Parts: sequence; C-alpha cells; structure tokens
Amino acid sequence: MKNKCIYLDNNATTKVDPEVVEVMVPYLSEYYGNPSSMHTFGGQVSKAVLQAREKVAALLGAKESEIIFTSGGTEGDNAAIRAALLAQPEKRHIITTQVEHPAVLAFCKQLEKQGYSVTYLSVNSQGQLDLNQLETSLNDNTALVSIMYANNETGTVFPIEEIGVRVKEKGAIFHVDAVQAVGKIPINMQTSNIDMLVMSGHKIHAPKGIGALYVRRGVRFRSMLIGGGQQRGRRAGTENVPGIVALGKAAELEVLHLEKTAATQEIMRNRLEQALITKIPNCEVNGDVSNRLPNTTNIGFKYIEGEAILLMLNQKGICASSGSACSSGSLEPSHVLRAMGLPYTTLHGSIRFSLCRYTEEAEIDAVIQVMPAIIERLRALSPFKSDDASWLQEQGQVLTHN
Ligand SMILES: Cc1ncc(COP(=O)(O)O)c(C=O)c1O
Ligand code: FES
Repeated sequence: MKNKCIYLDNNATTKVDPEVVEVMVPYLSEYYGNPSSMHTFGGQVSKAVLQAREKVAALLGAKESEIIFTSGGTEGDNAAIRAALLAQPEKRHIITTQVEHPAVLAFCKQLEKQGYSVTYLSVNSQGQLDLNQLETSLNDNTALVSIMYANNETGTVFPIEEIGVRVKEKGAIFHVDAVQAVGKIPINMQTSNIDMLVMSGHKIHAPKGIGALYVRRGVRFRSMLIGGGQQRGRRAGTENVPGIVALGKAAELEVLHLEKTAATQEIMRNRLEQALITKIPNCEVNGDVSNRLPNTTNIGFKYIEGEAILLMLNQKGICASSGSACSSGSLEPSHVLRAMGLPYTTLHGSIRFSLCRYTEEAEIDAVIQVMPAIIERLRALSPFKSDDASWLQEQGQVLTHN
C-alpha cells in the first residue's frame, strides 16, 4: 500500500526518515547481539548504543551520562514523576497544568488517589499560564513541578526558563515534557533550570516505541523498571537497540536541519493560517500566536464539528487532526481548548494542522484550495448558526464543558 496523502498531522506522529531506517536495519539483522554481553559481538552493539546516546545528548546540549533510553514519551513522563516523588518522600504536593498530555495528567490524577495533592495551573484564553499562580502555589511541600515545553494541540510554548527559576528557588524538582518541542525549537540543557526532560522518537522521524529521558547530573533518580542493571541501573531491561540507533540518527538529523526547517515550516504554516482565516468567515487561531511551535496551527471554525471537517479532508487525501491522537474518536472536546475557556461553538470546530520538514508548498496550496468549500458545505448543514445561548439551550445543547 503506497501512501500518498498530504500528511499534516506530524504532532501525532512523523514519518521515519529513510536515513534513520537505513542505519537501524543492520541492528535488526546482522548485529543482533546483546549490548550487555562480554563478547566482541555484543560489544559492537554496545558501542552503537553509546554513540546514539552521545547524539541524543548533543541535540539537548546534555552529557551522554544524563540520557536514559525509554520506550517513549509516556514512559519518560511516568518515570520522571515517580522518580521525583521517590527522591523526596516527605513532600506530597505536585504542580502541573490543566493542559498537559494524559501521560502527565492521568498519572497525576492517579497520584491524587494515593494521597498526593496536585495543583493544576489554569491557562487564559490564549493558552498562557499565569506565573503568579505558579508562585503562590509553590510551597515547601512541593516535590515536583511538571510543565510541558510546548502544547501538542495548540503548539503554545510555555516560558520554561522563567518557570524554572521560580521552581528552583523553592527547591522543587522541575520536570518538562518536551515531546513536542524537541526538534522543533532549540533546547539547551547547559543553560537550563530543567531537572528532567522527556522526548519521544516518533515525533522526530524515528520509529514509535523509543524515547529518551534526560536526568540532570546530581538529581536523584530511582528507576521505575526494576530488573537487570542496564543503563547504569536507571532503566532495567535489554535495550531496544534498533530503536536506540534510530533515535541517535534522528537526533543527529535534527541538529543538522532544525534551524533551517523550522524557519521554512513557519513560513508555510503562516501562509496556510493567513489564507484560511482570510478566505473563511468566523474562524480564528487558537493558542498563543506569539509563542508557538513553528510547525503547528490550531484553528477554530465556528458552528461545525471538527470531526466532520477531518472526514471531508480525509476524502481529499489530507490528514489533519482535532486535538490529540489518543482522544480522537471520543467526540469529547479537547481538554486543552476547554481549559482555555473557548466558546462551545469553537471548541467543537477546532482542527490542528502540523507540518514537518517534508511538507511541501504544493501541499499547503492544496489545503488552502479545498478548505473554504468544505467549511461552506458543512456550515450549510449545521444546526449551529450563532453563539446565542438561548438558541443553544433550546436545542438542548450543553453550553460549556468547564
Ligand atoms: C506532549 C506529549 N507528551 C507525551 C506524549 C506521549 O508520547 P509517546 O507517544 O511516545 O508515549 C505525546 C504524544 O502524543 C505528546 O504529544
Ligand atoms: S498519545 Fe499522542 S496525542 Fe495522546
């Protein structure tokens, strides 16, 4: 099956780069040794793992010894949060935000049931955090502050370093889910206050099921997986060598391409966004447009369902998304847009386009060409034609999801 779609859903996952495929294949065939083995055969493999670690460290401005390979973003987030709590058993308070990925949010909800208290910082209508709220929430009992670098749905980038200063003043551990930021904006751990940072391979043109967790030297870390002593005892289990080699290559390619491709993607993204909001009435960009990932746009088309737009785009061979991949299909409006307090009619009609270094101008042109007619057709069928609350109530609709 040859896939010829216009793929603008890169925040959900990315295509594996052919150069990445090429370097990983030998580790699925010839070099199948165990990196922990004493013999030379295993030794070759362990060397490849080390080189990959160095490449991932280089992408983050970190040291090789600060990188732990994981199975991806979810494991990294879970492991970081758990390690931070285990390192400070006397502290029982966590601060996070209402707009985190479920890998953090659902885990925090579970921790609440285990007796931890969790503060979920709110965001304003542009998706921005209030740093005063962070400051007033921080106390001596705060073990951990877990805040994402960039939001997967809107692309909003949080002022991570300003947040970090405040967190470190209070002596809490600062964990950052950077799954969407790595490879899209420069990140340098040398000049950062972040203690633990999480990235995932499949968002940067490596395969699914591989990721990395950065743990700053000196930060106490207890492994979530208990077993063999792999990865200096920080993550038990025989390493996913082909995945690790692939992640190393993907990281190397990001170092090479990041600056140039981010700039090109931003130009294309802006062109797409501008064209859509100019040609289509009653739509607006969601999120903080001045602090945003260069590849993401989330647009609310009032009075229609995002899923309907996606189905029609799909018929034209265009892949986009409404919010996050893991909750799509639920028809529940996004928790991120809800936290921003968007009106009901925008909440349901929001879709995300996310670009990557393979996105071409002609693909953007194609989307610009088909969208106005799609929206017009759906609006003609839609029962929602205004924000008038009494009208919505008459229709028996729920007004807000807050
Ligand atoms: C912000 C964020 N965190 C965590 C994850 C989970 O990563 P993974 O799919 O590698 O478990 C994702 C993936 O959608 C994400 O966007
Ligand atoms: S797991 Fe990817 S968006 Fe949720």
